[in-house]
Amino acid sequence: MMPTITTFEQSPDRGRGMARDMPVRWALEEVDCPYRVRFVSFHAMKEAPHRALHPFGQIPTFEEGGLVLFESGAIVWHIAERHEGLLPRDEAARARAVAWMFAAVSTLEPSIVEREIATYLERDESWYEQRLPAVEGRIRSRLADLSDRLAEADWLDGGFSAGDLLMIQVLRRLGGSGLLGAFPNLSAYVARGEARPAFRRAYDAQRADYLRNAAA
Ligand SMILES: N[C@@H](CCC(=O)N[C@@H](CSCc1ccc([N+](=O)[O-])cc1)C(=O)NCC(=O)O)C(=O)O
Repeated sequence: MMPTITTFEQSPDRGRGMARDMPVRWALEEVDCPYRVRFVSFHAMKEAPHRALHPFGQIPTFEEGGLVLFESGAIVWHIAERHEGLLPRDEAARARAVAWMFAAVSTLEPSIVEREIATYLERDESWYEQRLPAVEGRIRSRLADLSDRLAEADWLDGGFSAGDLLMIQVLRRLGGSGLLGAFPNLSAYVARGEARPAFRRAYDAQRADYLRNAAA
């Protein structure tokens, strides 16, 4: 059964693979699972039919048979549990890889999203200039700890896993911020992930969708 994911009809990331359908597409490509895409407009995302799939009126969602999932991290985990290639078979290594999945979305991502909200929505606030350094300081602290742990390894814990996939997608959101440049091993880590054939297929697919919908 081929799964169906939902994503933006017109992604605000303009095809740069920053929205959270990207990690789901990447995971599906890593396990060679073909999938369908259903596009939803900003308006339709908030209407009852989509909210029946996603209680917060967002993307992505994942439908397969009678199963409906939301939360990109949970969707990636579901894919990784049912296909080889994203989680180690060894029980302890598998548990550590899942810990890195949670670290990506709940230890690294929040301060990065906080900076996005500040720079996209709070730039005109009187306190913006004063607050941004504190926000970026929290990101730098997490990046320093991650850089120390990764050191010169290719991936966070042995082979490439869903933990790396989610972590690299989170770090990609810092593109253009200048924050990652202070940690050359993290920049190389992101580039290593982006060089993976599965990443390229996922990236090219989401970009082709964006360009086709923008031209329609
Ligand atoms: N925790 C949830 C968060 C889902 C979420 O934030 N979805 C966003 C899109 S991905 C977040 C995102 C959006 C845009 C960019 N960008 O670069 O333009 C990057 C990331 C959404 O539907 N937003 C519409 C809404 O909330 O009304 C998950 O991981 O699935």
